[in-house]
Amino acid sequence: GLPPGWIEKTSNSTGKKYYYNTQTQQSQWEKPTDDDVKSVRASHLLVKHNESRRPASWRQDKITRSKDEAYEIIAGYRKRITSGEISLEDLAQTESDCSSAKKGGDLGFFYPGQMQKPFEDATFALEVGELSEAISTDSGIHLILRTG
Ligand SMILES: N=C(N)NCCC[C@H](NC(=O)[C@@H]1CCC/C1=C/[C@H](COP(=O)(O)O)NC=O)C(N)=O
Repeated sequence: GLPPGWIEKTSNSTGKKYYYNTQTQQSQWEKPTDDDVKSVRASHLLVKHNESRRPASWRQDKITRSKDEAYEIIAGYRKRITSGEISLEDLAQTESDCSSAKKGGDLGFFYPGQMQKPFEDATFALEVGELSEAISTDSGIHLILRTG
């Protein structure tokens, strides 16, 4: 089979088979192999809010803060991380509303198509070691640190 997101198509003009990635919209003549599809590794700190798809976490049974409040909280965390006061991993341990908190927010390696699109796009746009701005998904507001 083909790596995730890739499909086989036939060129109208030449009748030749080519390969198209439905996520990245790239196309190529060569059959893609698994090592063609980049994977990335990231840690994140998630602050949920009352519009989150699952407004609950290990920290809080019912999350009632507003989306605006969540953005303010994330902005404060981002300042503390970029000033060097604390690492994202250490802050995620106690503050992240994701089950990855205990692992310092580490989500492991993932491929395109696994995470919600805004999170995936933000992560793939980061250099390794770079911290994102506040990113909003249906889960809540995230800070993302690309680690691999
Ligand atoms: N492959 C790995 N490690 N796990 C599968 C992740 C599934 C993926 N999850 C997300 O996209 C959210 C946003 C980025 C991280 C993430 C974590 C969510 C956030 O918490 P929730 O909204 O679910 O309560 N908790 C776990 O899934 C999805 N397609 O829903």
